[in-house]
This record gives sequence, C-alpha cells and structure tokens, in this order.
Amino acid sequence: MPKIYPSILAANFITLGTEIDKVLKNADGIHLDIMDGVFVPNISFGFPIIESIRKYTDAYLDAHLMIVEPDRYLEKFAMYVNSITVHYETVIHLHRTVTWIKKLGCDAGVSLNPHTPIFMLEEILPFLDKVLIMSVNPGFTGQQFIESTFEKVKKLRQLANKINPKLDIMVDGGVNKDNIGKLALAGATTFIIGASIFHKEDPYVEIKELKEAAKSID
Ligand SMILES: O=C(CO)[C@H](O)[C@H](O)COP(=O)(O)O
Repeated sequence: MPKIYPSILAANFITLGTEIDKVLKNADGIHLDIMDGVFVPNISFGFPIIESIRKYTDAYLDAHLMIVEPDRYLEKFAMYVNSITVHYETVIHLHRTVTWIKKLGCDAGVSLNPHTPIFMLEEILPFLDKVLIMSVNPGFTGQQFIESTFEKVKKLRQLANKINPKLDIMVDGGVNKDNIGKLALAGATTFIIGASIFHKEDPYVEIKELKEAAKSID
C-alpha cells in the first residue's frame, strides 16, 4: 500500500491547522522540511512551528533535515517527531548519527541529493528504516521532477532486496499523478508531495487520486 506524506512546505502557514486537517483524512503522516539556508539556498521553519504541530496532532511526523551539522539538533527534534532523516552529504560519521536517532526512539533515514549515487549507501543500509531519494535539488517546492530518479529508485530497490528488504524508499520533489505509478513500480513505497496536494483545490481528493495512480501500474 503506497504511503503519502504531504510536505507542508507548500501549505498556507496562516491556516496551517486547517491545512493539516484537510490532508490528514487521507495521508499517512506529515512531512516537515527543515532548511537552514546553508546546506540549501532557502530557510523554512524551526522548532516553534514543529512544537505547535506536535501539540495539534498525533500524526506520524517525518522530519527531513536539510541542515549542516544535524547532530546538534537530534535530541530536540526527537522530542516532537517520529522520524528523522539526515542528508548523506551533511554527515561525516553517518553510522553514529543513525544509531543515535534510533536510540532517541525515532525511525532513521538518510536522504540523497540527485547527484549522490546509490552505492554510497551500501554499508549503512542495514541500519536504516528509510531512504529519501531527492527527485529535485532540495530547497524549494514546485520544482521539475528529475527523470533519472526512476533508475535510481530501481537500483536502490535491488540493493535493498538483498540487504534490507523492509526498507521504506521515499521519493521527494515534483511527484505527481503522471510519475507516481512509475515510481511505485520501480520500488518506491512512500511519496513526499507538496505542490500537487496543497496547491490544488481539494487536497483530500488529490491524495486519494495520487494513491490510486500509485497502485494503477502493477
Ligand atoms: O524537500 C523538499 C524540497 O527540498 C520538499 O519536500 C519538496 O520540494 C516537495 O516537493 P513538491 O512541492 O514539488 O511536491
């Protein structure tokens, strides 16, 4: 069953509670894009918003840290979220970081920028709950999906089948009804979607249709 985590980066922050209500009827969790203006050329939001969301809902909160030195903030994130994903490109001692995230009681993920090859994950893969494949250069909502992602997801699924078959393969950036089926067929299991949910008239219906599209290519 494909999972969808709407990315609130594309939501209206003035009415964030209502936006979350609209998507949670059909979504499997909420994706939080944390950007520091250093690792990515954009700044998003931080702990005051995350804490408010945690108080508002007990939904699965999936944090994607697009920040340098993520280790400095792991304990604080773990107070509010269910899952922490760090970028491969930002962490020197990845095994230590991943082990720490698990010890803090969260699911642990690693994200790859579009230019980072799958084989870099070979040694860390058995320790991960999820891998987040960026299908755009991280930093902004509403960008064009990078087509080579299909092949990358396939490669990861082949590797995961051998060493971590339960791995959740997530794809993030430019995912829509035209590409979600092919991504699912390639082996993706969770889809992070911002613009194609929050920029539409009825996010509830959109998620339902996206899930149907993900299941339509078998
Ligand atoms: O990580 C992200 C950006 O770095 C966002 O989750 C992503 O951009 C959402 O993409 P879209 O709005 O195109 O669905």
